[in-house]
Amino acid sequence: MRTPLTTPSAPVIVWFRDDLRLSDHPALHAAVKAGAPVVCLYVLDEAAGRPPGSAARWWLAQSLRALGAEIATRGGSLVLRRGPAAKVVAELARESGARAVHWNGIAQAPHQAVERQLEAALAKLGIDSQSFPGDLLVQPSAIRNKEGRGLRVFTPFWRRVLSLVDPPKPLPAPKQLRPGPKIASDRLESWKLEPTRPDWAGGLRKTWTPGEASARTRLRDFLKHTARRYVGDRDRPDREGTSSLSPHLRFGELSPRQVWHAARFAADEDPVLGPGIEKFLSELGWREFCRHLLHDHPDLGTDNLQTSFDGFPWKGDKKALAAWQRGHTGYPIVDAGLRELWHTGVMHNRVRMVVASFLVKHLLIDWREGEAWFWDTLVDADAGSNPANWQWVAGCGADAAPYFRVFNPQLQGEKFDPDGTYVRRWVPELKDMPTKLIHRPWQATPIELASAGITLGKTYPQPIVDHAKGRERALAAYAKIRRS
Ligand SMILES: Cc1cc2nc3c(=O)[nH]c(=O)nc-3n(C[C@H](O)[C@H](O)[C@H](O)COP(=O)(O)OP(=O)(O)OC[C@H]3O[C@@H](n4cnc5c(N)ncnc54)[C@H](O)[C@@H]3O)c2cc1C
Repeated sequence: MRTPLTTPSAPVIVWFRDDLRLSDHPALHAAVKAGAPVVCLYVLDEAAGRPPGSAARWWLAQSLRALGAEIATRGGSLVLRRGPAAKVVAELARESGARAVHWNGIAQAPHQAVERQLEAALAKLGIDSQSFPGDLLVQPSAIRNKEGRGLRVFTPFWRRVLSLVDPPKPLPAPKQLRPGPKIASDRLESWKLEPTRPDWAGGLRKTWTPGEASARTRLRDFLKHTARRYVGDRDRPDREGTSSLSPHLRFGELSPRQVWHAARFAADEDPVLGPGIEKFLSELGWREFCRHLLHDHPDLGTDNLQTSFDGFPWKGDKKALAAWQRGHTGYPIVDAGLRELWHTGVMHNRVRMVVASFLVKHLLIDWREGEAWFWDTLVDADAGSNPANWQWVAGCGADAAPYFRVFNPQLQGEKFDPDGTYVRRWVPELKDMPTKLIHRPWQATPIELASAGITLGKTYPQPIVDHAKGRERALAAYAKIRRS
């Protein structure tokens, strides 16, 4: 056992995780308040929790760069290390003679296991450890039913969140960081988070600027310009009707309580924003709901929440899966969504629901296949929201859409992309199609197709499954598990 160092020069290590920001960072705030030199540390630990997919790795690299630059402007530096986090953090604490290690908790079983290991390792070294709440509006322990379990229906869940007091006010970013001892850091490039050969990240670079500063700008712009139209536009993939904050929230470049307070403040200042803000906050509530579900069901990404689905007769159709992944299904709204995803690392929420429904219902492909594809290609891929939403669409999740509700992709397109603007943007081979046919090119006459420059089956695919037949097949499969 080592005697703890309590000299004024003994630093506090702030272990950054899914909270790549300086403002409203309780662990950092407390370290700075203690007047200690601060060592800012990020550990790439791919064994703790689900390893990020390719698009999220790209985001992580940009976000760490942005964080490092913000820390540097305040006189500090960001130390990068790789390996099992509990071991790496404890070793660094010993090496640097740290008096304490601070972090913001992540309410997910594998991360909590690492936190417990670290606490034990630090205790052995006589080094203090402090965990702060950070990634949720309300801790899961605060929302339990009579049996002590989490809620599985969104509306009562959200009512309970709203009935609790407002989350604490966000904390300011430190103006200055007292630098800690000089500590060797990995080079970010050595982690190979970004693609090189081939470099497929051009579309991501064009679409996004990761980092806290950009997250704050997006939030401000959303509240100023978009929130007033949110109720009417949020389901329209052809419009910029939502906040695009999801990857920033995923990496903690903004905390949910910063979003909460900024949104509430905006609505107080301008009551016209009220309905839009309430709806927007309830979407933030879905993020919270999904994370609480993951807390209570660590196997959310692999196991059906409703076990009646365990015997579901999924089809392992590799060819159909590949057509779906590449956006070659012959259904324009589905193809547009999957191509938007490939190019930008996100997909509009309405279209996520349509493509997910198409995969699990029309193609009878296991939701886990779609979830895995999203996990690899989404910059906002989230261990709670992704599987929870897939299970919701498939009908096997919490508060799930009933399995018998099968989206008709043509009607969804006509309703939510009425002029075909979204489809024309992402499926350029259909750009000259008349609007009335853009969501159903298979019904166009040979003359209409020829004048739009389309040869079905060559320049654009025929539908890989007929909607009515696909629907019937899905309902028959559903009937099987209901019978059993
Ligand atoms: C099959 C499927 C998979 C999904 N996977 C993810 C995922 O991996 N990560 C992710 O963040 N979202 C996921 N979503 C939810 C949703 O599509 C995105 O959060 C939303 O499109 C992000 O856009 P936005 O930031 O403009 O949202 P806004 O409409 O501006 O909403 C504000 C915030 O609320 C949260 N939010 C909104 N809708 C949902 C929702 N249904 N579930 C959970 N949180 C929500 C997000 O954090 C979002 O940034 C998924 C939805 C579906 C149907």
